[in-house]
Amino acid sequence: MGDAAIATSDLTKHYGKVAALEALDLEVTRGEIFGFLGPNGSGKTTTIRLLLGLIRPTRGTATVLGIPASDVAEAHRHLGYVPGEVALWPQLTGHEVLRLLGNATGWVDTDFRAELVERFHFDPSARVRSLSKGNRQKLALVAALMGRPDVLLLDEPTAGLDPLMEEQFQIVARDAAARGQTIFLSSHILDEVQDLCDRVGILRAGRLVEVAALDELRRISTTIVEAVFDGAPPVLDGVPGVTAVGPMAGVPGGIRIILAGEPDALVRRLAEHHVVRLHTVEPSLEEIFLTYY
Ligand SMILES: Nc1ncnc2c1ncn2[C@@H]1O[C@H](COP(=O)(O)OP(=O)(O)OP(=O)(O)O)[C@@H](O)[C@H]1O
Repeated sequence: MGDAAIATSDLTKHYGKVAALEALDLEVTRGEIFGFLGPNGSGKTTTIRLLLGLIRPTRGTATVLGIPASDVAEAHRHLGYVPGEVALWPQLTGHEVLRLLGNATGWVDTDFRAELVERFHFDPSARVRSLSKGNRQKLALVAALMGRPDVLLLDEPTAGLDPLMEEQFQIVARDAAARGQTIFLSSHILDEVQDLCDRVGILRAGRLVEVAALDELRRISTTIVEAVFDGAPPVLDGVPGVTAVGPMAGVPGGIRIILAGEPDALVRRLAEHHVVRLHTVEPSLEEIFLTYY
């Protein structure tokens, strides 16, 4: 059955004339945190729903731990899921929802469930209908995580969470991956993916345009280096990797350098002068992402 936690081959979903997903070939390794990035309408939710067996593909196949996604009863024994739109029984309390979903999936680590409720500052006594979007999201996260499933399919899981809760999510996600659980995380919040994922796939209009390790993405992209000198800045003509140099507005002796690839040659050159301040700005995934569009 191989090492793949998730594997798709030619996975395609058409809605009439709309190609929501076109010929997706993807493999996600066990224990990996995989970021699935794309703008609205690019096919992220469609992919997750195909993996869950909630919809049938027009063509192609999807497996979870080697189990066909269409074998829902078997595949879901290994799956946890946070939908993009959390819809739960409005009249039940958080407690009741967790108990119900726990019974449905079988095994629940109750200590871990309590820990999650605590971590996310979730009040399980409130009724679902009274919960804010963020609190419904927390409930869905606790429900998905509490059984420690082998594979977690999370559709924009931190939408509606404040930054502190997002941080808690990152801690929990890293823990899960360290235990060997696999996380498939769709997002258009690029920063979240940047901190968390090993690899990312970039989806555009239903097609996967790139799969890359984050390191790799950074390597092919540019870095901005700002340096301030005691005296006149050096001339950087011909330094390998330097693609542009300009003054830093309002900072005497300051220059802004656009660097592609390794900084080694530039650093050596700068070190021949008296550097009083040095600042590098890594491109955000958003900037990298935009270069694909
Ligand atoms: N049930 C459906 N019937 C018709 N078209 C659909 C259906 N579900 C999705 N689509 C279309 O398929 C495309 C992909 O939608 P999908 O929801 O997968 O995108 P997404 O990347 O998850 O977007 P978002 O970030 O907005 O959730 C869109 O053009 C959407 O309008």
